Amino acid sequence: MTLRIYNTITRRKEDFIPLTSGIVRMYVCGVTVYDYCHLGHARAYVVWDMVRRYLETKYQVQFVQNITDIDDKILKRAQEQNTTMQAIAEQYIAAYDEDMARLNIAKANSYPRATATIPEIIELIQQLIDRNYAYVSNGDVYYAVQKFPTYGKLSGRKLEDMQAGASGRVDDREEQKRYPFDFALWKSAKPNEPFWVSPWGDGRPGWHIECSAMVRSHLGETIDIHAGGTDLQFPHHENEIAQSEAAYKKPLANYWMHNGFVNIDGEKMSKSLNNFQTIRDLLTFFDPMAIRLFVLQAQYRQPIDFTEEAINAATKGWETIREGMLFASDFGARWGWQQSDPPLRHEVSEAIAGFEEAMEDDFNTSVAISYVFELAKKLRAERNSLSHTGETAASSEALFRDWQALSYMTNILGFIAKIGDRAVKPEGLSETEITSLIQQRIEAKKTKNYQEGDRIRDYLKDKGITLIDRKDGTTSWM
Ligand SMILES: Nc1ncnc2c1ncn2[C@@H]1O[C@H](COP(=O)(O)OP(=O)(O)OP(=O)(O)O)[C@@H](O)[C@H]1O
Ligand SMILES: [Zn+2]
Repeated sequence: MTLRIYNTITRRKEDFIPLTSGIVRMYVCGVTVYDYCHLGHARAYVVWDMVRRYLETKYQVQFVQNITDIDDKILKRAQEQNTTMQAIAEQYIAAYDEDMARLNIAKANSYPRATATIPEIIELIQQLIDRNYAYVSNGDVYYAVQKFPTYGKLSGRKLEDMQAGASGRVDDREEQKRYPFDFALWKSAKPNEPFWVSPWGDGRPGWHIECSAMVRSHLGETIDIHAGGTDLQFPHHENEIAQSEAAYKKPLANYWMHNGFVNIDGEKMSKSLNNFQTIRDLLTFFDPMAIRLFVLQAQYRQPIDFTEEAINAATKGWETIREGMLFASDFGARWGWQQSDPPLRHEVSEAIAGFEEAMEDDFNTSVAISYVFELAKKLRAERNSLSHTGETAASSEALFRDWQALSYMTNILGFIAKIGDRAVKPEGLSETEITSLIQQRIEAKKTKNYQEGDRIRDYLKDKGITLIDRKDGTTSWM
């Protein structure tokens, strides 16, 4: 079997052949750290984690994911909260690490930060100026997109068409540019903003250049896989290609992969639309592995609609998988199973063959998970039969093989089952939990996230708790 990957740049599935035999160099665009991550971010990073885990069954994977810790949005948040850009970045990097650990997302080999890559960024910009792809304008530096003949090759956009559709588009640096679609590589410092010294004056890097510089310094001039959300195809990845390929005269990446969105009411879940559910809020209500299953039930390029019913269904599904995964710890001792055995591929069973075939087809987890369910349900039936009759239908050897096959697959999908998790189902909520949920609802309403506010209210109602919003803005409960 050969792994086939849908490559955005060629718009078709292709056999995956790494540049260096046995090694995969993979770069994923990371978050801009100015707020908590939402379910859309969870999807992106769960998906790339799954891709990496599957690749690791065949290759050594070098996985790099950047952190954008300098950006207009971070500066704005720092000003609003009367603190520094660095303090905001540190706060949300810590929150990111915490959220992703709960979702069992493995750590990248490195997380380069934009602010720690300034010398490499300056060097790359200088190279682009020297080669006549970039120009200095009043302390800023811009990339001249018309100089790069294949600009638009990733997203399929043509400059002529973009121009026709872009009348009236202006930003505060527009006059500095020679051409409207030129983009900033370096931005001159405004008063009270953090800055770095450069040959073009004090300033800071634009967003796109950081990834070009980091890919090169951490993985090389051409890498195997470059990944991110669909919204990054244009302009972010298009601009990365223009920068890196103009400087190094080599393809930036051989395979471009993009994950579909989590939508809510047909729109992308995003901070700017205020329709988001933060990961940490969701985790007050749902098991992290149910969120993981919710994400992986869809093939990674397809959109997913967020609804509470869908997450509830994933919660039920996860319970089935978890019980299957815990079969060995519950019953294995009676047959002398060594649970400490690593989840091996063991012998190729029909289930594993089906699972792998689906994964080789552009990581079709939607189909792959059906094999996980098949085994989990089989083990559940045996569990029932054990508790009713003390006997199983299959032999202990056959059950062990099924359990190992299930472990092999769930390991690739990044599921973990802990015995203790079953106990996390309190019948009632404690007063502290209620107060904390009320506080979360107040915060949600403050940011006009009424949907989230209503959800918390409904959740409490389900638990028999009614909220009373008082005129003075406080909320009591009964
Ligand atoms: N709703 C979503 N569904 C899937 N992926 C998403 C979604 N929102 C953001 N992403 C992805 O998460 C990654 C990190 O994005 P980034 O930090 O730039 O978020 P953002 O675009 O600022 O978030 P927002 O869209 O909420 O403002 C990107 O690869 C982006 O494509
Ligand atoms: Zn990037």
